[in-house]
Amino acid sequence: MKKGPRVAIQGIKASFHEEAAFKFFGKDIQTIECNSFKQTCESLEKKEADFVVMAIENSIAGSLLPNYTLIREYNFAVVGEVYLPIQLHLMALPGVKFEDVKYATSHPIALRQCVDFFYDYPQIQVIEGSDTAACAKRIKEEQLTDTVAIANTLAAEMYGLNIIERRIESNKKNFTRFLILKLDKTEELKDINKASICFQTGNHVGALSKILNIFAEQQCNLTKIQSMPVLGKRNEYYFYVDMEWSNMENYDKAIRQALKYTANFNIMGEYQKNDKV
Ligand SMILES: O=C(O)C(=O)Cc1ccccc1
Repeated sequence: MKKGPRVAIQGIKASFHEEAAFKFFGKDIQTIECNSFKQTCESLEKKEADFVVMAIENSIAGSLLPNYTLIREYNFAVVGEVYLPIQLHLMALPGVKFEDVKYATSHPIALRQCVDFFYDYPQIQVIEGSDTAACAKRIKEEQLTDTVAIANTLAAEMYGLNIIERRIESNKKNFTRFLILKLDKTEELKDINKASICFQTGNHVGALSKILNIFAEQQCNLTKIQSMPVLGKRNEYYFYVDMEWSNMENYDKAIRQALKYTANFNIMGEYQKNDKV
């Protein structure tokens, strides 16, 4: 049995979440397959997993908004990030030819990235599945000869499918950003130069710009800002901000100042920037 960390992912082995986990931790991990993002959080909460790897943004499909809420509500610590280029292949049971194909199944994010391909083949019906690898596995298990899956090479190998068309994604530079989550912020991480924070501001002129200026004045570079309505409160938002810096003192100062002008300020995690694609 494998020994490494137990990593919960939404999906099954050979999904993009597992590929992201391999990229961050190396191959020596125990993958914990979950049916939903919520289930990955439950698994971390119950200490059945040491980490969760969770997609947060895709360059084509955009932010995965419910995941921001999950991370905040479970109060998990963001301890790292990993970017994965998403390369998508069309795969089928050995012997199946492209002319035989009636259905194509995959995860909605993957399907959205292949719209140009399917535009050229309107006779193929597109069907959403829970994750790319699970779609590949179903073809194998149910011996479906009229169906293809859109997934990665790992899934083709693991579930014994042939790739009949390579790289069918519309945008070859498409990537997904995943966050690495832990139960709490106990350990001292090394070489910290990035943070994910969350706060609310008042609903008055200049409230948000006041905070953004504080970060600008302290040379903290914002790499992402995402707002989400506060449930049941009109005109109130959570702002999720990612930022990078080269001088830790600047960052500390910015945080101390921002605290004075925000409500429910929460540092979701401080970690090492990792934007290699
Ligand atoms: O379905 C998968 O394999 C996933 O891990 C979800 C996903 C799908 C496409 C891009 C990134 C993540």
